[in-house]
Amino acid sequence: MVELGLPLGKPTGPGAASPGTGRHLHDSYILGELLGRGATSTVYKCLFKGKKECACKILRKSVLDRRRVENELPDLRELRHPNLVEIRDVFDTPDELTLVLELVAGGELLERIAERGFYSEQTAARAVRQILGALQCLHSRGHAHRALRPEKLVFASEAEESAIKLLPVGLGVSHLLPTAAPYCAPEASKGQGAGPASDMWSLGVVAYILLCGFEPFAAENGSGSADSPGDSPTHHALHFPGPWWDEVSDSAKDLVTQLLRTDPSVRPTADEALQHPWVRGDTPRTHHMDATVRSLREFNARRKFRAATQAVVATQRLVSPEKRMSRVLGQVSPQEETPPAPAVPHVQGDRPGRC
Ligand SMILES: Nc1ncnc2c1ncn2[C@@H]1O[C@H](COP(=O)(O)OP(=O)(O)OP(=O)(O)O)[C@@H](O)[C@H]1O
Repeated sequence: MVELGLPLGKPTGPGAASPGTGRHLHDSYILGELLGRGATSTVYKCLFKGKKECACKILRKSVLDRRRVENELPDLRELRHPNLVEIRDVFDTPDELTLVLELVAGGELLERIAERGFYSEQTAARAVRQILGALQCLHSRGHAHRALRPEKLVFASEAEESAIKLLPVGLGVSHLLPTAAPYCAPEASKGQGAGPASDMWSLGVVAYILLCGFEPFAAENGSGSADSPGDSPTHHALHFPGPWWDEVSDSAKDLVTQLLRTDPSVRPTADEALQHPWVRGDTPRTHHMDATVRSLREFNARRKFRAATQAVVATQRLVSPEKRMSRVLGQVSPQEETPPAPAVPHVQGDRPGRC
């Protein structure tokens, strides 16, 4: 483990782990390797009291939604659900907010599917059921995730039967972030606010991808992709193009159609969607979806290329001038700079857990 010596101080603000205790991050945690960079954060592996592995997500305050941090973070810290990544501790400094998270080490959902030998609607339905379990927990406590997309869906571990986990809700000011256009509900992209129904739209997009290997509304031949906010569709005519959708059950198409309704007031809630026969496991087809797996491989490759490009930009924004200079002078080790490749084991599903 490498101690990076980040300037984290006394927890002071709302949501801080133990206000007034004077605890410092470095009193209990040792920071280790870089796990990844996101739109608002840098995430490192860390060790709690030299033993328990966690993830340490350091967010820049300049892009945080202050109201959301103050109003929601204290409650989000208390949430415990088998399909939600736990927020275990919070440290607050003038410039940064640090969330100590449960460490997930099983790789992304779509990566694992693309690598496995056999993939059917049943597997997709189990994944959707677990995501719905996490959303039901959040929504029942009055929260919306607002950033549901494939990158947020990960496996807890490399174990075959590992649960799917949803990474924590976005705490950033949305207009400052590179919006994930294809996942953003119509009402949210119009600036009318994102609530639980917007998460259901995002889930509809994820479910569509799980079934055919490409995004809805992007292109009808499976090769296109709405990559940037400027590509966000202004109207949403849902199509199920062949040959990708020819073998998909009507029940799966029915769920996707309901989730991708333009009017948020008529989309199913998480509770309602959990009762859908396809989600319950009554109607998913059982045959291997070879064309979908092949499309997913291409989809993942495009995403990785996009993420790599965005990471370069994010690195330039996040790294301090001193460190930038160190890098120019060759004083920052590649280990500190390069996130490890994601693991790619196998998919298993389970029932939605309890909040
Ligand atoms: N709990 C965790 N365990 C392991 N790796 C993690 C964890 N949380 C995040 N990561 C890694 O860090 C990357 C960035 O995380 P995340 O997507 O949460 O950041 P972000 O885009 O800044 O988030 P936000 O939606 O809050 O703006 C992830 O893609 C993942 O590789």
